[in-house]
Amino acid sequence: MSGQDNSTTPGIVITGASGRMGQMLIRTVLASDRVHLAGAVDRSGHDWIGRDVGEALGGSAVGVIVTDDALEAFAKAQAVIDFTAPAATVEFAGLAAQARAVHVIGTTGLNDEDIDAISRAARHAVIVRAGNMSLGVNLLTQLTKKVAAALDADFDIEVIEYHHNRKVDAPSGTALMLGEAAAEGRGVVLEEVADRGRDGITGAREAGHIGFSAIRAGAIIGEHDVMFASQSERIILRHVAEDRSVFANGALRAAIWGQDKAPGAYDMLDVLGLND
Ligand SMILES: NC(=O)C1=CN([C@@H]2O[C@H](COP(=O)(O)OP(=O)(O)OC[C@H]3O[C@@H](n4cnc5c(N)ncnc54)[C@H](OP(=O)(O)O)[C@@H]3O)[C@@H](O)[C@H]2O)C=CC1
Ligand SMILES: O=C(O)C1=N[C@H](C(=O)O)C[C@H](O)C1
Repeated sequence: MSGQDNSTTPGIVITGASGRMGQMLIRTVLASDRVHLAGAVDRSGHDWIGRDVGEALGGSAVGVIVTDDALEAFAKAQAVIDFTAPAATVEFAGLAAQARAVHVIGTTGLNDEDIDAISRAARHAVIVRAGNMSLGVNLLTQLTKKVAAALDADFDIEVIEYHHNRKVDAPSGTALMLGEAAAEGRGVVLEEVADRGRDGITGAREAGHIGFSAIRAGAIIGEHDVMFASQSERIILRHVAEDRSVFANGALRAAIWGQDKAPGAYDMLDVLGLND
């Protein structure tokens, strides 16, 4: 058993328990004395369903059985931390709102329709969503906005992201956050200036556009460069995630932060007190 304090600390449910982030999140929650693990959810049919999550992770039992009944798990918890896939996250947003649990969303690759559905759920519960939960990347968005505001369109802006070969979406959620920050700094709308993938005879680069490139290779956890390049100089802002714990720690911080907040949609800048 985990020995966590189930009576006074917020209970956290982890969805996608067997995933790369799911496993990191369970370990992070179990190691914390500020929260306790209240549930672990995986997809119906997954071979972890019905097993103690501590044992499924290769350790000793912690008294939490992996379930595919998300609503039942959410109803017993104060927060849900969700790093899964867009369709699952949209469904979980509705269920977490029904349970009035704080929903921390790390899932990327969400489309406009998904985001609208999540915003509707946020009328009833606290939702904190960010394409990157690390302190470093959230600081980098602010630096990017400042640098973009200080430079004119003589400087081409390119966002280059590097991830492991299992990642399914591009550009990464982080790259889009950084692109949004650059566009905001420049006073333009990202969708109108984004170059999201070049191939063939593309013609010369258009001034004022913001380009995205995605590398997928090996086990890279997550690296992002924002390049500002003129004819005579180049500035590169860079973030490297050395370990998935930076994302898990940020998500846990968001789950605790959300406990006394009014229903609504928030991001990590709100959690970190960095919103201007
Ligand atoms: N915001 C941030 O800071 C970060 C965000 N991410 C994002 O988090 C997401 C997950 O990444 P990662 O952990 O690497 O991916 P994985 O594929 O390793 O994990 C996703 C997990 O979610 C499960 N899942 C999918 N659909 C459902 C469902 N309907 N019900 C229950 N479980 C479900 C998957 O199960 P199955 O394998 O059976 O499909 C899998 O176990 C991605 O969108 C990624 O970009 C990642 C790191 C940091
Ligand atoms: O899929 C990942 O691994 C990651 N996804 C997030 C993203 O899309 O930016 C965050 C991090 O870079 C890792």
